[in-house]
Amino acid sequence: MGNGGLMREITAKRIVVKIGTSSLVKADGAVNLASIERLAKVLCNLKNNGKEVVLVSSGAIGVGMGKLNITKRPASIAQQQAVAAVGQGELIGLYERQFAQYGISVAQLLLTRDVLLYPQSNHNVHNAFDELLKMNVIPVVNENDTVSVDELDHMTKFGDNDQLSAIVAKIIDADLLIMLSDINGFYTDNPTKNPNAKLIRTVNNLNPQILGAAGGHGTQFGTGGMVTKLKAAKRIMENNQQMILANGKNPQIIDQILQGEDVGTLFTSVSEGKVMGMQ
Ligand SMILES: Nc1ncnc2c1ncn2[C@@H]1O[C@H](COP(=O)(O)OP(=O)(O)O)[C@@H](O)[C@H]1O
Ligand SMILES: N[C@@H](CCC(=O)OP(=O)(O)O)C(=O)O
Repeated sequence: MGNGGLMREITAKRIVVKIGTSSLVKADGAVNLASIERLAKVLCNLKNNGKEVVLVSSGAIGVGMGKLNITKRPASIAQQQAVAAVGQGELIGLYERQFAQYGISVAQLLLTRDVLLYPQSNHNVHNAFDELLKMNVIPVVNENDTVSVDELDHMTKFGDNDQLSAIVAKIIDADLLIMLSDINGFYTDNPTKNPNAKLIRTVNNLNPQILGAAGGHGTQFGTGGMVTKLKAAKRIMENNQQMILANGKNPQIIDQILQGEDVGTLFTSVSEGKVMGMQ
């Protein structure tokens, strides 16, 4: 149980789960297979219990670095593109094998920003998600890192998967975005640097004090950090959806979240009615 037995009222049928590189790749650069195995078990269980699940998974660059024995994140964009191409194939292979154990098929969706900015192709992406969910498949989404590069007149890059997961949540009209990271939630300051930082249970308003508490990322494999998680939360709250940021070390936390346990940080623009008990 989370914070002294407090419960949240979470009613979610259509769920986006975002998992960051820090939960998929260990500090020594090896793939965290145990984490992927546990994630597959939890998500397949949700699926078999009638939930609709979309997984937004980072890790193409991190997994690619491990496979190619590269210890330092490549600085050049071309190298990052190449490493991502290697890692993405490896990553989707891992998901495919793990989810197959529970009889669930996965689908790979690699998106670029320009595709979603253009109304017709945005509509087509929406249709693809709809059909996949009808087919009981779990779509696994990432940015198409091999081709999406910041160009002056052609907006292909989302930049980070935190915001991509919020964009996907909007496209499929999800009830909840569960963002799994390597930290228990959103703190008053970066807890890896400030031991006095306190976990914030609920954020209803992204005021300057909250925005000022967000620091950069913790590992060399990911790109987002807390700043991009708050940008994702902003998109979610503007769309009257909910997001919970929680620790993905043990993916069973997803079950706890859906049972209403007060774990992680809930971002919601609804200040009353949805959360039971004191905050
Ligand atoms: N206010 C904050 N609360 C929690 N974590 C923070 C905060 N500010 C900065 N961080 C850092 O953000 C990291 C999570 O972001 P990141 O490393 O990008 O994870 P992921 O790979 O899951 O996207 C934490 O490990 C922590 O070092
Ligand atoms: N698309 C990139 C991940 C970008 C990203 O936002 O990473 P993270 O901060 O770990 O969620 C990849 O797959 O390596």
